[in-house]
Amino acid sequence: MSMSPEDTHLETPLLDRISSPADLKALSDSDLERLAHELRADTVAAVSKTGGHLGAGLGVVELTVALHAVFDAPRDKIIWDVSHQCYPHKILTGRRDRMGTLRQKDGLSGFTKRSESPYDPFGAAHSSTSISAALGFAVARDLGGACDTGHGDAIAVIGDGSISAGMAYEALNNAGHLKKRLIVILNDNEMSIAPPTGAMSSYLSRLYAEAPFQDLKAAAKGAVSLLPEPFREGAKRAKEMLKGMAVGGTLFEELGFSYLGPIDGHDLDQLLPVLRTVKARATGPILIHVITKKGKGYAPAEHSADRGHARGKFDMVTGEVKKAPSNAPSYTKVFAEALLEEAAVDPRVCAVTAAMPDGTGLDLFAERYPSRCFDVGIAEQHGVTFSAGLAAGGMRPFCAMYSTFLQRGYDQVVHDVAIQRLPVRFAIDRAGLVGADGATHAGSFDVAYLANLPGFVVMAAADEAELKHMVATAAAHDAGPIAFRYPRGEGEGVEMPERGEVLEIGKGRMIQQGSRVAILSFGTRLGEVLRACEALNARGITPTVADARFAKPLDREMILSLAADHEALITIEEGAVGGFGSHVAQLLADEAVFDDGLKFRSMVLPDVFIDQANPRDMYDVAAMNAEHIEAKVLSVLGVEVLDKRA
Ligand SMILES: Cc1ncc(C[n+]2csc(CCOP(=O)(O)OP(=O)(O)O)c2C)c(N)n1
Ligand SMILES: CC(=O)[C@@H](O)[C@H](O)COP(=O)(O)O
Ligand SMILES: [Mg+2]
Repeated sequence: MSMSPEDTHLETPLLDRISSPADLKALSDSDLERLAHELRADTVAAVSKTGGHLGAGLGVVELTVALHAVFDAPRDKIIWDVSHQCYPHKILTGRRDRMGTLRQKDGLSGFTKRSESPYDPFGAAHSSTSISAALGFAVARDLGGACDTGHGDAIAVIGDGSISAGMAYEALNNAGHLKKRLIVILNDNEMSIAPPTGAMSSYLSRLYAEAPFQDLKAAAKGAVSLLPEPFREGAKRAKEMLKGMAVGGTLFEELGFSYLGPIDGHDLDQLLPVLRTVKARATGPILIHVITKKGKGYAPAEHSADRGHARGKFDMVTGEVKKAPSNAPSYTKVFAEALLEEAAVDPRVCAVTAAMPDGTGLDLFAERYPSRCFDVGIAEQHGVTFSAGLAAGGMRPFCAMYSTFLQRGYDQVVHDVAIQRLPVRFAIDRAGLVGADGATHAGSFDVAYLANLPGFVVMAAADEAELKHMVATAAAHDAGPIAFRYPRGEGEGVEMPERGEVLEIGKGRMIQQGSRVAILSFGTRLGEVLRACEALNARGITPTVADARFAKPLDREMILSLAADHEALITIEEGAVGGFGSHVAQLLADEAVFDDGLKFRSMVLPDVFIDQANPRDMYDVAAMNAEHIEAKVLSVLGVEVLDKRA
């Protein structure tokens, strides 16, 4: 199906009757097929208005219908891996009327979220957690654990990209051993965000490559008719047929799972009987291998290189994204281009991404220097240690990851990189609050979790020119690990230097000289600080402003002189407590500066997970915009307080 202009005004008579999955039980199989058609159109319509993850949801429309028709959520726990594909599920589980609020302030989350609905038994947004969580539910069920929604089946739906992560194998390994009744659905669309890389992806393809799809479909249909008694004689044959014929024992079977498939995940004639049979007969762990197409049924998504992974608001008929014009390059692009410049003059510069080539800008690097660019798949832990190995082997690796995903590789950062003082360059994108993806994707913790590691250098760019300097600084730094962070979105529009300059390690820069109060900024809050200063100027207050550049090592000299020359010092950073401000406080305490009465304040993200909104609104919640900085200055100086939150 492609979306035609008529489809954009699609009537949804069946979907209009669905207020919960229980309503699906009354529908015939052919009605379910029509429902899937309506659900697909409804999903496209919803995302066109809000923006969000499109392609993955479109690929699981039939699977979502089939799961809710056959199983009994919320008693049965359907756990969507990553959960970027959960929009059709949200529509069928009583949230259709709120789809217009998706990913917005006070609206529906773009992911599954336990606090949002009893039909979301487990929250996700980082990948590869579903099998572990489902196994936990299965074991809790068998041990008699109490659960508000009762205990039924535990079903993990995991994509071929997400099953490339080590954690998924840890879970399969454990599940195969425990032998609990557990259902894993492998949604194989031969896509991650980019085309998948890696031997596992090739292996999955081989599971069905030998059987031409038409034959396979026919065979599966024939086999399904035999399925009512699958674990007796005749049904054993059906299972064999469903196994992809000539392939033989699969990896999953070796791990203790029964393997069913591959089946066509867009064909309800295959999905429904297979799921019904599994529900009726399964005893131990079962993996159902489902083949789908990312972006299915919506031509602009199906035909795009990322199969419509995520989109801003778009025109439903053309698929054209409505984009506001911008005056500055994105930080990601500045990083990517600066890295190309370093790679052009140094063949040791190489780059590592964990399944985010476009998101990190490394797609440019892969194009220009394919032999020096590595997409390791969703495998942050491996990506970090692989980078450590590259560094140990004499290369200059840039390990480019989003702050939130680097969390997954933390032990590797400590054990493989920091302890061995290996010069891995960490390019940390999406630092700070990111907006519509919400708390799961916020880059809140990296400064805290890196700056406490001996020998690490930790930088934050205040603007895009600074980012360029930091790329050059990182490239030149062979003494140990070094990280630089920068946010999602566009830069400040500052003038760009011709070449990145190598910064002196541990030296900040003065921005403006003032009196009474000094504001020491780390990262891109600097723009807000300067806006606050304009408002303060009107009140006759001129703060001193400095850009720290480094959270580690600190510019001790600059900080101690700011402390000595002002009655108050305020730090600000786009990170949680325990980061830059905490290190400054530690220095001031150690140097007995507080003994002399310095007033010190540290502006950090509050001790809560901030829900999705646009970044500005999120920083309002965090009380870290210009007006909050202004209020903080006034309060520390004992002038009238404008905002209670300061
Ligand atoms: C740990 C982690 N790393 C990276 C990502 C970014 N990410 C989100 S979806 C996705 C691709 C997932 O591919 P797959 O599981 O095959 O799902 P599909 O989109 O193909 O349905 C990636 C890399 C993530 N969410 N979590
Ligand atoms: C689901 C997921 O983890 C990614 O798709 C993420 O939403 C991408 O975010 P960016 O738009 O910041 O690349
Ligand atoms: Mg996939």
